[in-house]
Amino acid sequence: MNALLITGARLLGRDAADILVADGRIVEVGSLEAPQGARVIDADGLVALPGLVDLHTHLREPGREDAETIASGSEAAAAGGFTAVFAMANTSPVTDTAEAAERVLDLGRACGLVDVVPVGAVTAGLGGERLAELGLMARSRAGVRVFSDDGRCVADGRIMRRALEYIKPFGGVISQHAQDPRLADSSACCHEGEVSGRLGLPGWPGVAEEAIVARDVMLARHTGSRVHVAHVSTAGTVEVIRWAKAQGIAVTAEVTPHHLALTTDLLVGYDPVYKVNPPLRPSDDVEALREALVDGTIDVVATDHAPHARHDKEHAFVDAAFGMVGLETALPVVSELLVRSGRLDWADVARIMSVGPARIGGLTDHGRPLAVGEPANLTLVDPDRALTVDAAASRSRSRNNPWHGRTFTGAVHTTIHRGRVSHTVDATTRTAEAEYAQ
Ligand SMILES: NC(=O)N[C@@H](CC(=O)O)C(=O)O
Ligand SMILES: [Zn+2]
Ligand SMILES: [Zn+2]
Repeated sequence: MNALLITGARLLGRDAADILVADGRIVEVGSLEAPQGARVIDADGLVALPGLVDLHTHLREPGREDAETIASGSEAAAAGGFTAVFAMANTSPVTDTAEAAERVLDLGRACGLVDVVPVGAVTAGLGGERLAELGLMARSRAGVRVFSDDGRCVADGRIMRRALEYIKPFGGVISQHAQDPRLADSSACCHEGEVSGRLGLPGWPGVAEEAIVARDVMLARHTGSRVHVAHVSTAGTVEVIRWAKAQGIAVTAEVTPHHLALTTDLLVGYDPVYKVNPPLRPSDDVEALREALVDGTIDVVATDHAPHARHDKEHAFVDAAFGMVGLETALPVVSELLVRSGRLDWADVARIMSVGPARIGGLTDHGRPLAVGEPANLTLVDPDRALTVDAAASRSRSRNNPWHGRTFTGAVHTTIHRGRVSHTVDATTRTAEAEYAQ
């Protein structure tokens, strides 16, 4: 029997227990004996969470395999505790057809470390003018439910309205990169304020995000369809979302670990590792984002893992690519910033990093309780392990890591994807895993 026994894990809402996994499912939870031939993972002191789900990942394949591949990104995801990642559509070619979406799905399955769930583009070629094959992507084997032109904003209100109407019957959602291109064009790279003035960098005002979010929640109300706000970065956006939710509008939102932890002042050294879209904001915005995550106005944490090759990133600040990697550090940042400070507990982490993103993205095999009969997608977290980030040791192909050299307490110990160990820091388990895979 292909069995795996996890012993003594801390489960949410109950005492420590053993979890028996076989044939991809949880078959027993309680005080258990290891069946003959079963692999055993000692999870004493570890917290068992439902496998993490990332609603916002850039895997770069096809087209930019120098920065990341579905294989390298899957390894980084598994190391970060993820069992499913939504792969953004801004690849080359763009994921704007059923065939393109199925290809991403199949490449993910061939790696088999994490469910790679394709996001479909809203408009053909991310051009912003003509709707992509939304229905065909939804009805394809990939079963696309999340649509986004991420990297670009769906700026035309009429296109946004049509897209929302189109995806409503099959329960889709539009994830919006909220950036009014007239208020913040593609050169805008620093929060507009005192720092951008001092550094002489083109400003990206918060209102460029807030104005689009305000429009989109009204379009969601008008159409009765679902909008999701990608990488929320300002206090003003939080206010709009809070208001919209109070009206019963179907809006959800995500925040990235970097917008929860890093501020505009980091740009003073002009280090392009801190160049990201939307830009890092002042501490008042950062605190508003933390509060919004704690009170549920912001539903989930998503990484916006955005790998870039050195030849695109290591330039003068204004010329460098936007984006930073984040799959391997998301859980440690959340642990350090929000759990150790007492603002969230591990049940909240399950909600914001697994249950919430699975629900928003329409996944039924993830974000489930760790109970008998459920798919065995789970993450064992060591709440006391200190992790010092080394960009060079990343599984990602890219090195644009803003956390290099920082130490976080709380790290992923083992990731189990569909009943198999997709990552572990435990050397004995790792040997067993090699045999287990045979
Ligand atoms: N976040 C970024 O700075 N960059 C993303 C695009 C995006 O998420 O808007 C990328 O694709 O590199
Ligand atoms: Zn974006
Ligand atoms: Zn993105």
